[in-house]
Amino acid sequence: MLKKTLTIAGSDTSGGAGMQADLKAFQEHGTYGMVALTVVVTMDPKTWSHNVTPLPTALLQNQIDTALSTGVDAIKTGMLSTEEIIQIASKAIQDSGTDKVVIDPVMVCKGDDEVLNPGNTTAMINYLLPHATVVTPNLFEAGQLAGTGTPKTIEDMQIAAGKIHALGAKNVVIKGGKALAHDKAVDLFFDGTDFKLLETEKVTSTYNHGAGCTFAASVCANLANGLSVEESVIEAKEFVSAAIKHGWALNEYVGPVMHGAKPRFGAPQVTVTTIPHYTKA
Ligand SMILES: Nc1ncnc2c1ncn2[C@@H]1O[C@H](COP(=O)(O)OP(=O)(O)O)[C@@H](O)[C@H]1O
Ligand SMILES: Cc1ncc(COP(=O)(O)O)c(C=O)c1O
Ligand SMILES: [Mg+2]
Repeated sequence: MLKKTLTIAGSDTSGGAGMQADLKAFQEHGTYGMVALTVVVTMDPKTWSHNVTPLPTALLQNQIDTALSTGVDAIKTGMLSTEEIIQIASKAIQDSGTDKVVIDPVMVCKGDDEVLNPGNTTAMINYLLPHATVVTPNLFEAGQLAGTGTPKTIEDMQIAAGKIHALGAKNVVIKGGKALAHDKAVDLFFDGTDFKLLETEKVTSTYNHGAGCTFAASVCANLANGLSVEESVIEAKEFVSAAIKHGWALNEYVGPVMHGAKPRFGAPQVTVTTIPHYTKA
């Protein structure tokens, strides 16, 4: 039987990120995807500035009730725009009974510096991190959750990962991605014991819209399919690297990743290296 994956996330009407990316990644990984929609993001056709409209929370709850009644194998969260929505997502995770939970703590959209709602960081820490099998912040989000400010080096990432793990997330992946000043695209994986660097070639393309969602949804689908956490994260890194490599211009404003690139064109090699614990006094 197909494994059932649920994303509690926003709609990116332009199709690259949000629940659209999640469903595409779920499908490519052979899972049966379901959605509980939190917000709808639309873009001004003339400027592409984003507008985020939350759905009524009663409607979100109805969607969650519908999906959970089918018995979901794994859950991912994406854009959750208010504290109330974060609390609803937290309860959904607990009600689901699954221990395969990927929290993508979306705070910003690429190219848009606006933090969705700064008060949400505290709510994510209190209500989501304790239930996370894996949490997948980008550099900015990791700095916000850890309270360290945005990491600039791998050592900074280790410190932030340690703090986020201490907040209750069982596994932490901090995505260095394009933002980290490094010649490779480096992510740091921390399972509470070992720090591992996951590296791929860095793609120079700017067509990376939806990379984070695609990565987290792939981890979720892999967990649902029975892979270990580490296997899930490594495959997701392969999957998203291929998707970025084949990113393309949707219009003059946005370049989404090609979600299904890996099965069609193959994926860049991921190198995994265990690194020593950081021992700054
Ligand atoms: N230019 C790039 N080349 C290769 N991999 C990248 C590049 N940019 C991001 N990635 C990878 O894509 C994934 C998503 O990271 P990132 O784009 O930082 O997340 P977000 O979309 O949440 O900001 C990570 O595995 C990251 O390392
Ligand atoms: C609904 C929604 N979720 C999540 C994101 C974050 O996308 P990314 O995968 O690029 O981090 C966006 C960005 O536009 C979005 O619109
Ligand atoms: Mg993201």
